[in-house]
Amino acid sequence: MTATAAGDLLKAEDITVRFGGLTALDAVGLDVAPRSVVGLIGPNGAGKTTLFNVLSGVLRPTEGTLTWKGVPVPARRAHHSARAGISRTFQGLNLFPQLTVLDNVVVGADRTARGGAFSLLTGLGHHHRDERLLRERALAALDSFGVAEHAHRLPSTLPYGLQKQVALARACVSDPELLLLDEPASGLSGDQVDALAEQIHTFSRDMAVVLVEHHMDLVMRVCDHIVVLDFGEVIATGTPEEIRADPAVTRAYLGNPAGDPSTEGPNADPDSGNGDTP
Ligand SMILES: Nc1ncnc2c1ncn2[C@@H]1O[C@H](COP(=O)(O)OP(=O)(O)OP(=O)(O)O)[C@@H](O)[C@H]1O
Repeated sequence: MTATAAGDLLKAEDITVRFGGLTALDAVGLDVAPRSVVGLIGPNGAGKTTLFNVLSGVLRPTEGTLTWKGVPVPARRAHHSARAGISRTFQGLNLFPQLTVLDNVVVGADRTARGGAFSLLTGLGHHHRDERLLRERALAALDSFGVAEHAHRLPSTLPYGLQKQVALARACVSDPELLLLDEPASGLSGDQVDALAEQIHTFSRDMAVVLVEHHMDLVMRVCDHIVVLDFGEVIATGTPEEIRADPAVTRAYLGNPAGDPSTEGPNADPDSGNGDTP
């Protein structure tokens, strides 16, 4: 099942992923329109992370095609997604612990640099002008996420909420057209989730956003469109209102009531892992 829209930025068609005998995704489709916010939800083991990894180019599907702005992405080149305008965050943040906050963001900015972050960080390059621009750009990104004052600290010295802002700055510094957010609300307090909702609204003025998220309140607040997976298949697509009212979705979450999308309450207890366990 796919939700079609004219002029999609990213289109995934008939994506099947098999891990040995296990079919993690079975002919899944997903369309992302420019400047839309698409939520990917489903019970544990539904295939969300697998689809996210296919969309971000780190996992090659067994079958199916990805199309970026109408052009099929060759499977072997999917990992060049950042250069194609796709950026992502990670569930575990994946900040480099030995690099300063600024250098972490410089790494994300390398899409726009001729010399690249590698040459900057290793000193092996000689594009001094690029290096300066890269650092200015990274600093501006940190500033827009409210963490510029921490530019020269190591990420581990910052509270978790600020580390998340650094990770967002790194993902956004390359001005992506599509931002993939992997459980951005996990570990955040209620106030921080409210701020994140505002940020996602702001992102969607300039870029499309796909988020995998167990925090139903956030999903329902920020998404234009939601895709629900269960056992590797798309069981529902629609607006938040449609998804809330869909009996197939409620059935999929039965036995998993804390993650039921028909409930309004936030669902992001950082101590309960991904937050949707009963
Ligand atoms: N590398 C792998 N090798 C084998 N099986 C895998 C692998 N990755 C995922 N799976 C299986 O594929 C299915 C889908 O997993 P996936 O992690 O995509 O689900 P999910 O919806 O993200 O779950 P969760 O909400 O718990 O993170 C599960 O049955 C999982 O055990």
